[in-house]
Amino acid sequence: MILNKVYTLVFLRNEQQILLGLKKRGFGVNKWNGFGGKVEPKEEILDAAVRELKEECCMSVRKHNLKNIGNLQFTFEGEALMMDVRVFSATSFVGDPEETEEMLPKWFDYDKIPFEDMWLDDKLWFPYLLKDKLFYGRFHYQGYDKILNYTIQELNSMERK
Ligand SMILES: Nc1[nH]c(=O)nc2c1ncn2[C@H]1C[C@H](O)[C@@H](COP(=O)(O)OP(=O)(O)OP(=O)(O)O)O1
Repeated sequence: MILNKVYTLVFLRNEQQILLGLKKRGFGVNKWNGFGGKVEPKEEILDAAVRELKEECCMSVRKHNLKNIGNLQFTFEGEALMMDVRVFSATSFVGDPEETEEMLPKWFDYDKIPFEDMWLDDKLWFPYLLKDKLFYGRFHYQGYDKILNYTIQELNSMERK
């Protein structure tokens, strides 16, 4: 049986740039990524997204300004876990990004996204994000540095059937 765990992943954007954070510890350490983490038991996904963004880079966003733009599912060879990552984007937010014990935030121009220091899958689905397309991706990893197989598709809507 596969254990499904839900995570959030939030990207703040403006016309020229996207905010990424360098993970300072734990899962994905030393990689640039959006902000997010595990949804706690009984917590709503949007509440978790708001909470993690605040905890990790001190930025505030209102739930209704978070747009669910993608769903990524990760499995790992030999492990009975599926990471079910709900991806959000926001263009309305408040605050100045601050370094925390978990993340070092930095704005990146859209043509300078540091894919070589990000999860391998990111360069496969970022084109959808950057073109404001909705997407679903499934990636099966061996360890954390090799993708054995994947599928990715554009969606018309994020509604779950
Ligand atoms: N292959 C991958 N590509 C990607 O772009 N983001 C990924 C990814 N695998 C996981 N993520 C994201 C999902 C989530 O935002 C984050 C992982 O969350 P964490 O493990 O840091 O959760 P928590 O902050 O709840 O952890 P702790 O509080 O340290 O237990 O990384």
